[in-house]
Amino acid sequence: MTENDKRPSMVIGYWMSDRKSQKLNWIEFGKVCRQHGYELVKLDLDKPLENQGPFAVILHKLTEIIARNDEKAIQIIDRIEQYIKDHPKVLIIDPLDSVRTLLDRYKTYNVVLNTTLNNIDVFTPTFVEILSTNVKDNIKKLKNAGVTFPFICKPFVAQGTTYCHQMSVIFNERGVADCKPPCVAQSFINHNAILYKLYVVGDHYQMVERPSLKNFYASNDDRDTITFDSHSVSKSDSSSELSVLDPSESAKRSSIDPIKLHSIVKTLGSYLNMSLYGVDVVVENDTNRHAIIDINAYPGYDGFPDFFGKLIDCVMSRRAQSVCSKAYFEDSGFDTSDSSDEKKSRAKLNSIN
Ligand SMILES: Nc1ncnc2c1ncn2[C@@H]1O[C@H](COP(=O)(O)OP(=O)(O)OP(=O)(O)O)[C@@H](O)[C@H]1O
Ligand SMILES: O=P(O)(O)O[C@H]1[C@H](OP(=O)(O)O)[C@@H](OP(=O)(O)O)[C@@H](O)[C@@H](O)[C@@H]1OP(=O)(O)O
Ligand SMILES: [Mg+2]
Ligand SMILES: [Mg+2]
Repeated sequence: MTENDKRPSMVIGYWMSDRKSQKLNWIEFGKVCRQHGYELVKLDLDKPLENQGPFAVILHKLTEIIARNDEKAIQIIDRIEQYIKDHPKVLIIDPLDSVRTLLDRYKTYNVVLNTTLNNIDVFTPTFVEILSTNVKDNIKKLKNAGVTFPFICKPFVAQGTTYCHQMSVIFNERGVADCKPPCVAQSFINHNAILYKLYVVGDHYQMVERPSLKNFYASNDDRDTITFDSHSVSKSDSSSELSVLDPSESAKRSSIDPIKLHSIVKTLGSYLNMSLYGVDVVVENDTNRHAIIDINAYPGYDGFPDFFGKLIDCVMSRRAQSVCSKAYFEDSGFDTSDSSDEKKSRAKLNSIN
C-alpha cells in the first residue's frame, strides 16, 4: 500500500439510474474519485441516509424520482432533504430546488427571460403556458402573449418521464386543439436544422453540434400538426426526415458566437444555481440571434472530453467554495479544521482500509 492509498477519503454519495451509470461507465468515475481522496458510494434510496453516511458530497441525477411525484418518490426526496437539512455542510450537486426549476419548462424559460442575456442578443423564444383544453381561450392566450405560428408545444415536465419529450409543431388555429395541456407553447425559430448543445460541468463547458428541426414558415399555415419525440430528432445519431431542409433552401451555416456561449454559461450558472446542466441553443436564420430553447439537468454529456476529470474538479472546487461560505463559518464557529462529519468519514474509511 502506498501513502496515497492510506490517505483518508471523503465519501461522495451518489444516485442515478442503473441505465444512466452504465451509459456513463460510472465505475471509471469511482477510480478517478479514489485518486483524488474520495470514495464513491451509491445511495440506497429505500433506507435512511443517516446509516449510510456520513457524506461530504451528494451527487445525483434524481430527475426521474422528483418527476414521479408519487408517495414513494415523495418519501425518498423528503429523506434526502432531511439529511441535507441535518447536515448543512454536505455539498449537494445539484440542489433539489434548482433541479425542480429545470423540471418545469415554464419556470425555466422565465428564468432565462429575467437574465441580462437579452442585452447580448441571447433570448428565449416567446412562450406561454397552456393549462386548459378550451381552444378558443388558448387562441386568445397565444395572441396576447405574442406566440406566433408556427409554434412548438412542449410538455410542462421537462425531464424524467416517458412523455416529457413528446412535442408538436402547430401551424394554425385548427392545430391549437392538438395542444396537450399542461404544456408550454413557444414560437418556432428557424435555424437551418442545426442545434448547439452546450454541456456544463462547473466552470468547464463544451459545445457539440446536433441535428435539429428543419425550417417551418408561417406560409405553411394549412399544414396538419406534426408530432415528434425530441429524442428521435436531436441525438448525435438521429436522422429524422424532420431535419432535412427543403431543396429550395440553402443550407447556409449559422455562425455560433463563442463569446455568447461563454456569457450564457457564466450567467445561467448563477441564476440557476446549478453545476451540471446542458443548454440547447439555436441560431436564428438572418438575425443570428442566439435562442435558448431548452435547459437540462445532468444531461447525457455525449462528446464531452474527460467528463470524469472535469466532474471531480467541479466537486473539489464546489467543496472549496462551500467551505468558505458563510454557512460553514457560522456552523463551525470559525473552526475551519475538520468537520465532525469529515472526521467520522475518515475514521470509517480508515477502519475499512
Ligand atoms: N423554439 C424552437 N424553435 C425551433 N426549434 C425548436 C424550438 N424548441 C425546440 N426545437 C426543436 O425541438 C427539439 C426538442 O426540443 P427541446 O430541446 O425543448 O426538447 P427536449 O425533449 O427537452 O430535449 P432534450 O432531449 O435535449 O432534453 C430541439 O432539439 C429542436 O430541434
Ligand atoms: O439520452 P442521453 O444520454 O443523450 O441524455 C439525455 C438525458 O437522458 P439520460 O440522462 O436519462 O440518459 C435526458 O434526461 P431525462 O429526460 O431522461 O431525464 C435529458 O437530460 C436529455 O437532455 C439528455 O440528452 P442530451 O441533452 O445530452 O442530448
Ligand atoms: Mg433539448
Ligand atoms: Mg430538455
